[in-house]
Amino acid sequence: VSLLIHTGPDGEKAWPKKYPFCAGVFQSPIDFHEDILQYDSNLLPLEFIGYNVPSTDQFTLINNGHSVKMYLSPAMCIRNLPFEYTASQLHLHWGNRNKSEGSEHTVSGKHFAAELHIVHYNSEKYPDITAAMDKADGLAVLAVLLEIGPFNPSYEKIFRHFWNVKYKDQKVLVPGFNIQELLPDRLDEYYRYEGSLTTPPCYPSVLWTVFRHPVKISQEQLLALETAMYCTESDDPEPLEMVDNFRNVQEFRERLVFISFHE
Ligand SMILES: NS(=O)(=O)c1c(F)c(F)c(S(=O)(=O)CCO)c(N[C@H]2CCc3ccccc32)c1F
Ligand SMILES: [Zn+2]
Repeated sequence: VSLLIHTGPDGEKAWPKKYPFCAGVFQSPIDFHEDILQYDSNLLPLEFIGYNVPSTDQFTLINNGHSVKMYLSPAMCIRNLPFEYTASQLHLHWGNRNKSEGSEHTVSGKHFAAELHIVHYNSEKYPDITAAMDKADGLAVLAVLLEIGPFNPSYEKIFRHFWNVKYKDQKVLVPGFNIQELLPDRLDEYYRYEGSLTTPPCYPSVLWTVFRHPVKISQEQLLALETAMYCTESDDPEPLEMVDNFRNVQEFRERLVFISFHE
C-alpha cells in the first residue's frame, strides 16, 4: 500500500476506494485564508514536557516507503491541550528538486517548501496510538512550515542521517536532542482546527496545531530532503524517488480555523 499512497496527485484520488474515511468529513490538510480564521483568546501557548531528550538516548529514524519518520520518546508529551498527549513519531512532507513547494497546509493559497509533523496520541484516554488513531479525540499533530533560509543545525541532527535510510525499511539510530529546537520561537502563535490524518486511513481524529511562523532550513538541506530517499527497497530494479509526498488541500466548508494571534 505504501507504494500506491503518493504516486503523483492521482494517487490520492484512488485512496477512498480502499480507505473510505479519505472521502469523509474533517479532512486535512487545508488552506488557511482570511475568511475562515477566527481569533480565540483561550488558545494558550503549548507546554512541552520531556522534549529535551539526552544524547545518551536514541531515536529510530526509518524510511517507511512514503515518508521518513522518527520514533520519539514516550517521556515526551504536551500539556495545555484538552487532554495530555504523548509523542509517538515525527515525519516530513516535501516536494521535489524542481518544485520546492511540498508543504501540506497552505497560507492564502501559498505552499511552503516542506512541513514537519510531530504526531502525539491522547495518553489520558487511550493506552497507545493504535487505540487512539481512529478516535475523534485520539491524536494531536504539531505542524511546522519549512522555508529556505540559513543552514539549520537542529534540523541537521536528523537530516545528516538521510543517507543511511535511502531505501524502504532501512533504519538508523539518531542521538537524542531537544526536539523543541525544531519548532519556531513563537509557540504562542498558531492555527488550530479539527482535521484528519493526511495519509490513509485518513481518520478524522487529529487536533491540528500549525505554528504561524515558518522555520528556515538551507537550500542544500532542502535538496537533501528532496533527493536522498526512495520509496522502493534497495534491491528494487525500478527505484522510485520519494518526492511530492504531500496531500492536496481539502474542501473546508462551514468550519472555522481558530488562531491564537491577532492578524
Ligand atoms: N500527516 S499525518 O500526521 O497525518 C501522518 C502521515 F502523513 C504519515 F505518513 C504517517 S506514517 O506513520 O508514516 C504512515 C501512516 O501510518 C502518520 N502516522 C500516524 C497515522 C497512523 C499511525 C499509527 C501509528 C503511529 C503513527 C501513526 C501520520 F500521522
Ligand atoms: Zn504528516
